[in-house]
Amino acid sequence: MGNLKNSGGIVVDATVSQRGRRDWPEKQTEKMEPDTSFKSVMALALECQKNIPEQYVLPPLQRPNMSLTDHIPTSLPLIDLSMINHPAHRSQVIDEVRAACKQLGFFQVTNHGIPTSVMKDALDTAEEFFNLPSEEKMCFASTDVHEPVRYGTSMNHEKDKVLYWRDFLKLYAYPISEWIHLWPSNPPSYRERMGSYAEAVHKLQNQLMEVVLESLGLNANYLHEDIEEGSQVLAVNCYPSCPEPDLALGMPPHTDYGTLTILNQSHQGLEIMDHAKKWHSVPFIEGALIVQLGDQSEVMSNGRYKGTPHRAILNVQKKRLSISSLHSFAIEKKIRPAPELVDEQHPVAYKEGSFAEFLDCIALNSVSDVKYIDTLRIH
Ligand SMILES: O=C(O)CCC(=O)C(=O)O
Ligand SMILES: [Fe+2]
Repeated sequence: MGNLKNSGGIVVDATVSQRGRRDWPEKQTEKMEPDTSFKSVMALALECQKNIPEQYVLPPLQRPNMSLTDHIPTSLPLIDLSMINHPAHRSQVIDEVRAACKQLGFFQVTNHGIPTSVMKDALDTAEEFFNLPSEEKMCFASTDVHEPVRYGTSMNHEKDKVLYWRDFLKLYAYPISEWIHLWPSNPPSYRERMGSYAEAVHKLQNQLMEVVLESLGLNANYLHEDIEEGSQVLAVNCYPSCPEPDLALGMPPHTDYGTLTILNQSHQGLEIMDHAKKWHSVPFIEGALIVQLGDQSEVMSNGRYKGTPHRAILNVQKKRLSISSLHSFAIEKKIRPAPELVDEQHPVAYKEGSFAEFLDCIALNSVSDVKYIDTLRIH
């Protein structure tokens, strides 16, 4: 995955954790001045009816239609979780999860216990927030990845050669009682709707992690407390319709840094990359949620599973909303391969390291395009 381009923002964005904040490196960026570099993509989309600004145009080889994409929909794993707690059928769910994790590190789930209405309400309230006038959203604007509530867009930093067609709101979400009062209070239903979704998805991640662990042959309670008390960050993404979707991306290829990500989307637009570096469009399935493994699962499994590379493509007609619930270990927790998964045939493939150490390292060396997983992999 070393060749995947990863914008500076993305590496750090996907990784913000509420735990151990005081240990974080010095702030590198200050609160954004509303009238300088910031322009939301929502505002831009209204102005640009035919063409996108130059800065959003990707070099030819990085454009979505130029890279090897499977335009014929492939059947991607869809797992029915209704039997997850059924003693006689749980092992079948575990087998399906194991197969999906080995193949792509990706699957969709149905009968996951989160009502479709809760999923939809969260997407609707997310959309209402992005539809607010600029001034309302700007109160949350910041380029500081330490902010527990942060509104942003692809920033016009000098180092960022290409910008991405996305506005976002990052929300620290666990434990919810600590953070929810900082979330937007407009639209008035925001906290209640997004909060219900966040809590439901947190429960689901606990259940899914147990299945993932069992699928690796580990005890379902392996690192139980660290997993339950880890971090949850919601990345609420808004991709306005784009007049030239073949030239730009909503989000560049990346892997999420945590253990797993659960994604709720309003329309199709996510693509995942397989081991042969071929892109697959993920179909939209009403009521289903998308599950993707992150870098920390790769390390914990000693490379048996890999973080899923993914990107977000754009649509000429439709605006797309997505909510990624990014789950990870606490920032200061040192991650290492499970000892049970290390033997002569499988020597330790990753160094021990916490995400806090990684952040310190990139701050110290002023680099932003290094990936967490690449700093841990033993080649
Ligand atoms: O919107 C999507 O489908 C992808 C979002 C994503 O990758 C992220 O928030 O990390
Ligand atoms: Fe992601």
